[in-house]
Amino acid sequence: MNFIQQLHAAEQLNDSLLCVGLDPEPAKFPGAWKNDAARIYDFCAAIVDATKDLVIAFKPQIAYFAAHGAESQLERLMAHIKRVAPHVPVILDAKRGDIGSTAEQYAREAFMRYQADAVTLSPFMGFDSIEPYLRYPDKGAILLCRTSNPGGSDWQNQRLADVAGQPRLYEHLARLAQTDWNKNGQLGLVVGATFPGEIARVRELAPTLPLLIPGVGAQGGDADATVKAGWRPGSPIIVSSSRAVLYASQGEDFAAAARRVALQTRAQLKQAKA
Ligand SMILES: O=C(O)c1cc(=O)[nH]c(=O)n1[C@@H]1O[C@H](COP(=O)(O)O)[C@@H](O)[C@H]1O
Repeated sequence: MNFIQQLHAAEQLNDSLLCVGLDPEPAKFPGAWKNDAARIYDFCAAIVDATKDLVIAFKPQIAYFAAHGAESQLERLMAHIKRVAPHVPVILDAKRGDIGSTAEQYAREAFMRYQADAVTLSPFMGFDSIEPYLRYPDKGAILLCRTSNPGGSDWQNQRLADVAGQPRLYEHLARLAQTDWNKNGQLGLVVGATFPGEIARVRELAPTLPLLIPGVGAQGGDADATVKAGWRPGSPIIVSSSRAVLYASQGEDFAAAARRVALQTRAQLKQAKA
């Protein structure tokens, strides 16, 4: 199964559009685990075990592991997810972007070392910085398009005077990702839940691509507006929430609390489809 097929299967099986983002911060761990970076794997594995029947995907953010020298814990976590939730695709959030020869190494890191099913990429350096990832035919490459942060507007909203119709940069990218760049049907786009108007615009320009939509929960994005703007039957959205799920409780009941928030968010997203 390729990444797109995995997404469709997980959406059906778990009846979910929710992705749980795995952004482990030892300072927020419960009880005796607090400030103990050696517990990153244990913390994330507990969250995975508590939510694996509720999600369309998991999304570990590599910086939260690398910052603590915990890459081997990320490797173990990826293997754990494959073991306990083989039906759930894993998106490695790495936001890589570099020239082709270096991109080859990043692609190897994401897909061979970590066994990710998809990776997030910055498209700033153009198509030749994306192409090495597309040589792995079953893997997905999800390009930053209209990001959730306020500063995303600095670049992504600029108009391109030399392209017909003067689209904004993110609109131009959405069109390229749906057409010329999508050689083997592997591309997706990141669009922030904090900008539902832009989600709708991206969906118009990229009607079939999977959209990874972070920004619900801690960043205040509106789950209902997100689904209405981006979800269409057969065109998946992956609505990602990290802190609101991971740190729903900082007590010993953290995994149960994470499950409760995941259940609520999944239900909210499901209701918005109707
Ligand atoms: O690519 C991403 O996942 C991403 C893109 C974006 O536009 N905004 C964004 O917040 N993210 C990531 O999504 C997660 C958001 O976390 P919460 O705000 O805690 O749900 C972080 O890991 C961010 O790095």
